[in-house]
Amino acid sequence: MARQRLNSGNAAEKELPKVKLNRQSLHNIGKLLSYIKPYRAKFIGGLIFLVLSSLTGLAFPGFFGALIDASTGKQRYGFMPANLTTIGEVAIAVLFVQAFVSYFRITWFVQVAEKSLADIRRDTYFKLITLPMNFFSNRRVGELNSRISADLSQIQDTLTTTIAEAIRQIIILVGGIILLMVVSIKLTFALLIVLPFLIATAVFFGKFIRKISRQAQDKLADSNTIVEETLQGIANVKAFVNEAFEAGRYDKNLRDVVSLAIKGAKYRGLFGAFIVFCLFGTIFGEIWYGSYLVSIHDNGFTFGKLTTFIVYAAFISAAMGSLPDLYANIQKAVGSSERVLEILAENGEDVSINAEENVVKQQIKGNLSFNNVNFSYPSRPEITVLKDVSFSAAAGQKIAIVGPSGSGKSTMAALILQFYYPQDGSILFDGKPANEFALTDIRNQVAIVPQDVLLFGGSILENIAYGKLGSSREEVIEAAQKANAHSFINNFPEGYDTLVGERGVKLSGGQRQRVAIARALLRNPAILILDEATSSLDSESERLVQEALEVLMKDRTSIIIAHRLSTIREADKIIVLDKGTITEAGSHAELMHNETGLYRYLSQLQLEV
Ligand SMILES: Nc1ncnc2c1ncn2[C@@H]1O[C@H](COP(=O)(O)OP(=O)(O)OP(=O)(O)O)[C@@H](O)[C@H]1O
Repeated sequence: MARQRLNSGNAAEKELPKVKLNRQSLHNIGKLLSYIKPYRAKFIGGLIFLVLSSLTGLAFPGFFGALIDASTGKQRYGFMPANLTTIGEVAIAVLFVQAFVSYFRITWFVQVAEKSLADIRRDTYFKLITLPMNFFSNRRVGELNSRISADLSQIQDTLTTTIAEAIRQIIILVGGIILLMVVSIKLTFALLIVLPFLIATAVFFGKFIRKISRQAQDKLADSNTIVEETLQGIANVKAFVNEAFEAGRYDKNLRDVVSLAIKGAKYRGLFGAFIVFCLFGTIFGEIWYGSYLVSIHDNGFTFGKLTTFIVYAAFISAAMGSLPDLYANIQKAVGSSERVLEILAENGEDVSINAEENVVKQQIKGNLSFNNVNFSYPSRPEITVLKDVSFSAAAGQKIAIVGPSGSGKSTMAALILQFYYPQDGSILFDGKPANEFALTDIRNQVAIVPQDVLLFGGSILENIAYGKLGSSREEVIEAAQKANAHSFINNFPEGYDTLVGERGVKLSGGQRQRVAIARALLRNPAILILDEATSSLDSESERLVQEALEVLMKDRTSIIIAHRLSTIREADKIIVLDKGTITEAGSHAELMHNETGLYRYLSQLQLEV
């Protein structure tokens, strides 16, 4: 069911788009329904119970009529004596059966929906994290995340309630109309001519009102964004003395919210008046005409019959009224299924969901070479980011890559990690093309210490152990000692169990880097990529980080993306990248000899700072 929260100010609760139901979309939803297969026995049981509970529900208006007629000594149905006790007993027995089947239908449907949804969520999540990087660079991750969770919730709602509700209402509608005809054909026709028209108007009106309240909600969300933005950037607001401007912006937005809400209220009032006059008027008209029929004694239309008729009429109106909403929900679920299926159909990377299958099968010693690599990001094929890049690093060498911002240094790291593949040329590990290795073999033996180290919400211990899952506490501590991180970690009251991230301590840039170095040490990679932090650390932190890096780089091939040239003087080779082309390569001394070279120019610039 659509859960509308009025004026919650939450823009994320946007309505999901609806999709036309056609053969293709039903075929798609069929594919997703295959997730129900393992639980089909319960699903079918639930469906049978659903039909049973709907049919037993239809018996009650009949009981009401029979009871009322029995109270005046008339027998309503041939098979049921005009005896209040007997009718009461039968009704209670039916009620018991209905309660029993309702319990099982609800619990079984929820069980099937929850279990199959968990399977869909699991598959979608796994597919998502194994999708190639290109998928993510084309999409905003936050948007993707909220979209998928909204889509999955919609499918869940549909599986748990909408389908069952739609089936129930259809049974009530069809069964109710048949039973109404049995009671009085005349009254039924009168009702069926007026009711659909009234309900269609009510549904249309309701939709229109919802649209207005959604607009008001969006506007309110906009004003919340203003508050959020200004509070986050409060220093800017104050520094530019823009308080009055922001207050004006907020005030204008609020006024829009109020005028939209008032517009909505007017239509809601009209809607209420319409319901009171037309819908209740129709019901009253039916009762009026029915009472007239009862008053003519010789036509057999009893007071009991009239009661039965009224309750069936109420059932039918409720069923008719709920069907458009249910249909819209199913349309939304079909749209959601299509989007989820789209993700499930994407080609993931060759990584297994079983950790055991991802163990290293082929060792890499650490020789790395780029042969005439040309590369453009798939999302921007018109721009060649790397042009004819060739270099080689023997196992254990330190290679530094320097160059202006945007020259393609991080792109080279991404290519080594096989996040993307060159369009031309090749990348070789130990002389063999990358595609001769399993993807996981390469990533397992290449580690990266990035510029911005991302720590997860867990403990420091867990964060370091992320480098090699399953490592012992001793191994983690040993790695932290080598990474110059042990003493600062021990200074926290909870030591290695200190939580980092939102609810724990915030680590400084230098501390985070050392945690990342410990993580990389634990991994013990053959090839190491260091993306040097651009933000300068204070000299003590820098010394600690630098020392830790020296330990980490020992005896392995290291590719250092350098921003501060002072740290890479000792590198075996320095590659200078400019606009995606290697313009110079050599040792520090060799490059400094090239008086017109970019390296010498950049070094001198940094010395002057
Ligand atoms: N995911 C991406 N999709 C499309 N283009 C990208 C992507 N990532 C980077 N680029 C582009 O590729 C070029 C090289 O970027 P890269 O990040 O490799 O440069 P860099 O030398 O590492 O820069 P910096 O020193 O600022 O980190 C830039 O023009 C950048 O805009």
